[in-house]
Amino acid sequence: MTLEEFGYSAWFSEQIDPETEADLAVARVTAIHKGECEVSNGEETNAAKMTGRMRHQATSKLDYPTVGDWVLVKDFEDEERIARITRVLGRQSELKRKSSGRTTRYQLIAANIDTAFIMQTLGPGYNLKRLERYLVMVNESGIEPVVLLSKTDLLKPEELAVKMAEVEERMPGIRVLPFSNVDQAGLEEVTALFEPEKTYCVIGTSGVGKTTLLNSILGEEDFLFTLPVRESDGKGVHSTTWRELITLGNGAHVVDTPGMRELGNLDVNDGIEETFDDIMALAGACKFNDCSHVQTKGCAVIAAVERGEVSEARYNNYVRLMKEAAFHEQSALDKRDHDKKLSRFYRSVMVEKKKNSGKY
Ligand SMILES: Nc1nc2c(ncn2[C@@H]2O[C@H](COP(=O)(O)OP(=O)(O)OP(=O)(O)O)[C@@H](O)[C@H]2O)c(=O)[nH]1
Ligand SMILES: [Zn+2]
Repeated sequence: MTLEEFGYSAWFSEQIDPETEADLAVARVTAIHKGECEVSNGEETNAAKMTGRMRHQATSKLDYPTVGDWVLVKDFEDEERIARITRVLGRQSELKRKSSGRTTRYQLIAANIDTAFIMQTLGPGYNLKRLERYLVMVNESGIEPVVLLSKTDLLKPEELAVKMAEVEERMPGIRVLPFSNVDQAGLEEVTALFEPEKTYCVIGTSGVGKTTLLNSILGEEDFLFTLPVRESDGKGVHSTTWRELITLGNGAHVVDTPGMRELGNLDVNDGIEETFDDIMALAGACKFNDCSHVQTKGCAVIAAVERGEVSEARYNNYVRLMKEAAFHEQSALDKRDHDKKLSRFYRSVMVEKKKNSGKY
């Protein structure tokens, strides 16, 4: 795959200084593990680290390389040294999440995504407000949003028409496509939206059908791992590489990182805070900053329930939803932990192979 097929364009190459940077390799960040990056030029993949200089010059984590970034790399081909990233080229888009907490900080999820598919189920869990929040986030990122309404098979045609009209009215000018992974209605239209050389992400709450869609587009291929086989004899040297930037069979690229997945789950929390804004306002007066509002000690929320200012039913509802959200968050973290272990394992396999065979 050429750099262009990987999404590289004049927009990026024009940023390179021909005097001082011409000898550096251009590569794209395909994964990040514990601050170490995996970078690829479309043909070859290597581990890379930021130079100390770059780390010092960074004013925030937003300056660090992220998945999807185009970077300039020293010693990309040098087998003796770990490749070093000297600079992140200016981004066409940055997908960021506002981290919750008192002060607004941003967490960078991915860079240089062309189009974000925001997926929302039409079945149980359908939530227009949440869809709007995702849309705001994507718009703020400089990424083109497309709304995918999944699980149309759960609706009667007239119900679908009502929901489509509702969504289109709330989101004028945004492309909205209904589809089903089950009866495959609209699936061809959705698949056709993934164009070669472009980079995509799929955002949505857990369970809306993201994995099912990606797998059906990928067909037989295992979409988390790629297993290049040595061409000369067609066997051996399985350099197994952990990818968070996946290239589909048709040449389109998809960012699928733990951070991207978490966008769906953590969002459950934001929704709760919005729904229970009265309780959130009271929480500021709790004695402890990390008060979970289930123990009486210094809790302003419980005090308000006792005074009858917040109904007991509403309070119980809040606690129940918080517990569910905590459960979702925990399973997302567990999954990430699992992913990390796997990635460590595959990295060690890769390093072994590299030692044994020189090039792969
Ligand atoms: N009825 C119906 N069910 C679907 C459809 N697509 C997926 N499902 C089911 O919904 C469940 C969740 O699907 P996933 O693809 O794992 O959802 P996801 O968005 O990837 O969820 P996470 O991996 O948790 O982020 C599975 O049981 C699927 O079989 C659909 O079009 N219609
Ligand atoms: Zn409290």
